[in-house]
Amino acid sequence: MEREVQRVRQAFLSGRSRPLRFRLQQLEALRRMVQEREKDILAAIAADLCKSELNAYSQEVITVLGEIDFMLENLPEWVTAKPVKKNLLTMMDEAYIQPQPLGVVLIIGAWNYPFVLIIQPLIGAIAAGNAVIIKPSELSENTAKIVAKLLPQYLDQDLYVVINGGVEETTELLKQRFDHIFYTGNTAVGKIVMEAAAKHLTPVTLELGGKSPCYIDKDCDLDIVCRRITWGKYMNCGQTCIAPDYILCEASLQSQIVWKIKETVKEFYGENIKESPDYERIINLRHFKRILSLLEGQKIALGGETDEATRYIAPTVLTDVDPKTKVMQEEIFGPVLPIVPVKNVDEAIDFINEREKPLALYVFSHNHKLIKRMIDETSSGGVTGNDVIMHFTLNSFPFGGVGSSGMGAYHGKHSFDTFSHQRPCLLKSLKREGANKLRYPPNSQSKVDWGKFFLLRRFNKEKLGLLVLTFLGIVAAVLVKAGYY
Ligand SMILES: NC(=O)C1=CN([C@@H]2O[C@H](COP(=O)(O)OP(=O)(O)OC[C@H]3O[C@@H](n4cnc5c(N)ncnc54)[C@H](O)[C@@H]3O)[C@@H](O)[C@H]2O)C=CC1
Ligand SMILES: CCCCCCCCCCCCC/C=C/C(=O)O
Repeated sequence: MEREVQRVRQAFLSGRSRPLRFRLQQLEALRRMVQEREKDILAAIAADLCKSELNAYSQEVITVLGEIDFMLENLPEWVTAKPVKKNLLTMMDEAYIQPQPLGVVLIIGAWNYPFVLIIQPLIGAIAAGNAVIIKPSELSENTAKIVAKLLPQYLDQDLYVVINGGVEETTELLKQRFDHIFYTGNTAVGKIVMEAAAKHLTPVTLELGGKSPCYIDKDCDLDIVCRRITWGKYMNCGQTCIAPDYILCEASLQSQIVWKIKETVKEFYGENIKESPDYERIINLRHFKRILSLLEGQKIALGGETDEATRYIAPTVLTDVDPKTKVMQEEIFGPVLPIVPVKNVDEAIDFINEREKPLALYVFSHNHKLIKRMIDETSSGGVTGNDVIMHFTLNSFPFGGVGSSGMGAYHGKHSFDTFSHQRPCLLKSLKREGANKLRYPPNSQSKVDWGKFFLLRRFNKEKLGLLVLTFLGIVAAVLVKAGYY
């Protein structure tokens, strides 16, 4: 492991990942890989999650292709140094921020969207000029294998390396020194990752999970609301980090919601859900049993049918759920949707704020003010009003959690920034020493007064202010040089 990381570091130190042309060329090669090997990639995702290839394409491949195109379009602008505002003491100098690659980045992916969750951060890391080690989830082994096979055929083999393995290999990998670790997965392992990173003072991005609430106001169109929630909740069999985890609403709405979700389930998946190409399965037996245990003692208003042999769990809705029960204590990550009755929006806000900060929050209402109030008075990684999941698709948004749902963010420019160091560069001349005397010992009250004037004084009209300051700077420099201070 150590040698492998060393090899990648040597490749980074060669400097070849840095030029813009190289980054663009690698991103284009990655796009070619996705396009040319689409069938293999889709087959692997489909095998891992019993997912139709059409769904694998729309949920994972579209996002990846969109992200690559967005990077190719914008990268030339992002990599350029940005001049910054100067003060009088640096007026004649060159001051700019130069984004620079961090070095060797480790990306650890989760199994639930096994392709996009490693390739999307990889795109950002390449765009920012880094070398990368990718550790796909061992639970989605088909995708892990295909990624390990394909990447070296298209990308620089020493700069971008896939290491496959389970807990043992990841533990070993985490002992190595990286310049950034980007982890997607559960919160418990997130803590392990952060602890390992701390040993080397390595910064981390943690894309974690949590219970994402969904508040339904009585002033809304329940048909549309339930259709959108049904889509986001049962997509990928509920194994989506930003899936609505539970519903908060007034008790009187429950029966209508159940009825409308039932109708929508029929519309989406047909009479025989097991036969539907659009309905996935639980990733493994451990998760299957974990989800079943969440149903114990609950009022099942819809679904509840299961089949261990195929790890099938029907789209399920629970009503009158007691917040103290197990289903409300952990992230469900399966097709089970509890409804917790609340009296009104105030109680819903308190309910959300009494718990860990979620990765996503969803609010449904015709009342725009109510949605705004929810946004103002709660905290979550992201929010969508009157829909679910869709904020993930907007690459102008930073995607990430807050508090226990994660730290840091990515997608689009936010990925580029996550994997870059914003380096402040100040380039002075060895001439004009007279002006510098103001800050050299011996100090004096008049030097401090001039310093205060130049550094603290604000002028409203920017250009005019700058001209005045420049003039005063020259006067000060002349005076200092002539020995008046
Ligand atoms: N915020 C986000 O973007 C996303 C968050 N998630 C969250 O991820 C969770 C589901 O994923 P998991 O079941 O955690 O996926 P997982 O079991 O695939 O684990 C994630 C990664 O952690 C590694 N890992 C597991 N145990 C480890 C250990 N003891 N030491 C070091 N590394 C270890 C695995 O090898 C894997 O690469 C959910 O909580 C979900 O909400 C999932 C997708 C997206
Ligand atoms: C045919 C129309 C396609 C519409 C695209 C809908 C976008 C689906 C986004 C799926 C989310 C995938 C990654 C999420 C990861 C996670 O949250 O766990």
